[in-house]
Amino acid sequence: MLPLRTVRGRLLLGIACQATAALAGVTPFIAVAETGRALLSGEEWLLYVVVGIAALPVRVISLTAATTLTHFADNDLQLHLRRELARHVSRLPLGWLSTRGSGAVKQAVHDDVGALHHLVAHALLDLVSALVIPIAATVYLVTVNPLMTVITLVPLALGFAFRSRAMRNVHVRMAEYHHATESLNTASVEFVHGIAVVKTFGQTGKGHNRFREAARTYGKFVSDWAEHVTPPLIRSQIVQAPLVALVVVLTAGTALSAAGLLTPADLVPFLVLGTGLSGPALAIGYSLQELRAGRAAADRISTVLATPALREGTGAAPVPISPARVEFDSVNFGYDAETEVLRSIDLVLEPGTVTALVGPSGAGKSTLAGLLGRFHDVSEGSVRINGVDVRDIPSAELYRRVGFVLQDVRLLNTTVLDNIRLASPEADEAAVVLAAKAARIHDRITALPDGYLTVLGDDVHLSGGEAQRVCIARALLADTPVLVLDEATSFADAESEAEIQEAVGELAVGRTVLVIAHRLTTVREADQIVVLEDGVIRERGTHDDLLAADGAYASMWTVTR
Ligand SMILES: Nc1ncnc2c1ncn2[C@@H]1O[C@H](COP(=O)(O)OP(=O)(O)OP(=O)(O)O)[C@@H](O)[C@H]1O
Repeated sequence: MLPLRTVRGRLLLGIACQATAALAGVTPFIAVAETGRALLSGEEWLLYVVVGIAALPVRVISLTAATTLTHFADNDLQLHLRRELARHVSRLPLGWLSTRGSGAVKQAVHDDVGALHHLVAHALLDLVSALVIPIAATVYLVTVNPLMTVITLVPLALGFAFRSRAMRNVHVRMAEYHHATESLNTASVEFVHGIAVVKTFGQTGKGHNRFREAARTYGKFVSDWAEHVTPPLIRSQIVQAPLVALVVVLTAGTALSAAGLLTPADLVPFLVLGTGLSGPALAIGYSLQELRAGRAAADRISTVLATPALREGTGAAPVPISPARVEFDSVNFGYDAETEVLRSIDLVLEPGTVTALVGPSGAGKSTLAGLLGRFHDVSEGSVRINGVDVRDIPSAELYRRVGFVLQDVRLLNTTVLDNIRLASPEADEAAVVLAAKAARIHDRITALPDGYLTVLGDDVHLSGGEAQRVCIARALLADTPVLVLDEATSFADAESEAEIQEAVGELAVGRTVLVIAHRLTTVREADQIVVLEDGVIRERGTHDDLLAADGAYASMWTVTR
């Protein structure tokens, strides 16, 4: 387990202390048993009492040391992992983050690192105790009387046999359980989301059916499993009960004594220790379960840490900021080795021009535009700004040159002011207001309860179109010479659409713009239109050129009109 390596030394020391504590925990019981044997055989017993009492502080000290060591190790591990994950995730391609979503990052950085706490600080130590205590007790009992030890262990062995029968095919069952739970979750969410629609159309019965079916499947699975698991588990609990152990020890002990195979004095250790073996032995199962959960969390963290990071540009070749000329040179790209999403893309965006990318859904428009901001790196070829490969430009420098206004608008849970100056935190309020005015959002902001200082997200929500204009204001303020614009596919209303178009017009002035156009009506004025189909450029030219060519663009245009 990769993440545990950093604290291995302290963990091993903690395990050694816990083993000492476990031995010191068994010692008083052995001392009591030995005192009993000595008293019955008329031998010296004081030493056993002294050893039994001396074991107590040893146990307290080593237990404290073990817990302290593992908690310190856990603390350092969590800090180390969280720093490492934060550092690594910040170097991962933006595309990885948007595909995996913040959920996966939160799972690794928060939940999985938290789950390791249990593994590092507790589960390992619990397992050590669960193993050392019964082993030490058994070794001692063997020295007293091997035959009687075997008989004492019979109920324990039977219990494990029943338990392993109950757990047979547990992996298959767990997979079925997850499947049934997932279906139930999905059906519940659909059911709740669909209530309004279902009711509107008077189809209440139908809407319930899927949910009812999922609940029935889940219920049947749980009762089948319980039916299969419960009898062997109950049998195992019965045979491992301390009372059963006591009966076995007394009966076997009496029989062996009568047969001359066990002295009455030697029965004492079995009465003291033999009846308490099942508790710690049962804990082994629980500890192993905890270890498995911790291991799964560690594996997920390792997977995130093993995701290849983007190579950070060295900045060896300085890139003049403006004007910016962008070149896609023989670019090939695939999200995986099997499928190529973009092939042989050669494209130049001249400074101060607008290039519109059009094409059917899935043609690769967003992928191509994303390469400019290193959402992913090209598989072959290069993307250059003013002659310098984007992979050689340090990311902070790159994002001073390339700005994005994407469809998937993300506003932070902070003030409107800070949202607008996200990319340029040093900007003063006057500059922010200027950008907001140009983005046609100033009036809406001043109408908010605290104007520019209104915190977005809790009680105040902007409409999709308004949020988009806040992003345009942000891009205006960032003032990057290159801009990637993912045109919104849907607008709340015609007024909002007109305002967004005006704001975009302001934004495009003097910049090198690449616009992912979803509606042809908005690309007419573009300096260059690029038709992408199936990852290759089919046509390019101005609106008039392409209409005259009477190809794919011309037929798309005819369909739209
Ligand atoms: N993160 C990803 N991982 C794997 N495949 C992806 C990923 N993103 C997109 N694809 C695939 O790459 C191809 C191009 O997708 P892309 O989103 O670039 O097309 P698009 O032209 O922008 O489509 P749309 O107009 O619907 O947004 C599609 O086949 C898509 O399924």
